[in-house]
Amino acid sequence: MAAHGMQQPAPQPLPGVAHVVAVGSGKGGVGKTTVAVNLAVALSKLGYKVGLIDADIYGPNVPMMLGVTRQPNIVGENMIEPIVSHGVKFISVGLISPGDKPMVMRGPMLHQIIRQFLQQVQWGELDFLIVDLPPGTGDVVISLVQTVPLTGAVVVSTPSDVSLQDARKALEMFHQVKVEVIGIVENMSHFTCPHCQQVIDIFSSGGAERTAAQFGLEFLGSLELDPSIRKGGDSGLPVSLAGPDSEIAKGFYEIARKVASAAVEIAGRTDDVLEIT
Ligand SMILES: Nc1ncnc2c1ncn2[C@@H]1O[C@H](COP(=O)(O)OP(=O)(O)OP(=O)(O)O)[C@@H](O)[C@H]1O
Repeated sequence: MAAHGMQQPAPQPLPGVAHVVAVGSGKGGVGKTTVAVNLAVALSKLGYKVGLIDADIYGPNVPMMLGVTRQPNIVGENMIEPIVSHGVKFISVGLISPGDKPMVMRGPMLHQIIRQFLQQVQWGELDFLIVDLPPGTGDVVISLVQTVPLTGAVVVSTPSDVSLQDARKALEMFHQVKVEVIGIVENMSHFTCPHCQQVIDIFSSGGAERTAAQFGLEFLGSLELDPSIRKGGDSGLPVSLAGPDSEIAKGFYEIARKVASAAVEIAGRTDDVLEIT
């Protein structure tokens, strides 16, 4: 851009949207979308107004996990009406290009889609707009931070060393694009054998908490590997629907509460900075 003498416009807050929070991971398949969806539903159940952007354009699973796959309506000239499911407004490439064909895209088109999802969807008033990022480091995050200011990011990892190695790269990426990391979630932390009640650390355990401590970040909590979490995702009925008192969902509510209070704290700090300048 600079080489062409073009100035990138400064990121603009979305009118009516208080906090944009990204959910990322280094690796794929660690449960990033599961966390994003359950976090969104939990925040909604806690009384917040919540939106969710499925920015995982190569594997848009949010429609399946929220149980709605119909195409969104276009209103007025070119505004998209988000789909509402379980109290969460959402948008996904999966709604626009359904089926099993992958979207093949070049960088500029990807950037356009992210901008469109932010600016041309009728989000209305939101306390939280959660963005489910594609795994890895890269283009989508750059498009995101060029378009809107982010309150922060949540990083999801399993406790395995391989997943943690990639999670550290995600932390580095957020640092490079100056997005504050709200904290780290350990997913698939352990498995309780339904027959013998023995706890098995399939992907090891405690690694994400140690990584959080190493980087001076908040540990947002650990989630069990549990078939009902997978079933909830596959059936479009995320376990968070069971409410904060449910044993299976309480981890997600703990994460939701921590994210909500961190967002307020971060925004308070940023406002102070803005007043000084
Ligand atoms: N704690 C868990 N217990 C049981 N199953 C889980 C858990 N977390 C995620 N899963 C399941 O693992 C699979 C992968 O999860 P998910 O799609 O959320 O990962 P992801 O990190 O978003 O993947 P990608 O970004 O590569 O698409 C899904 O089938 C999901 O239901």
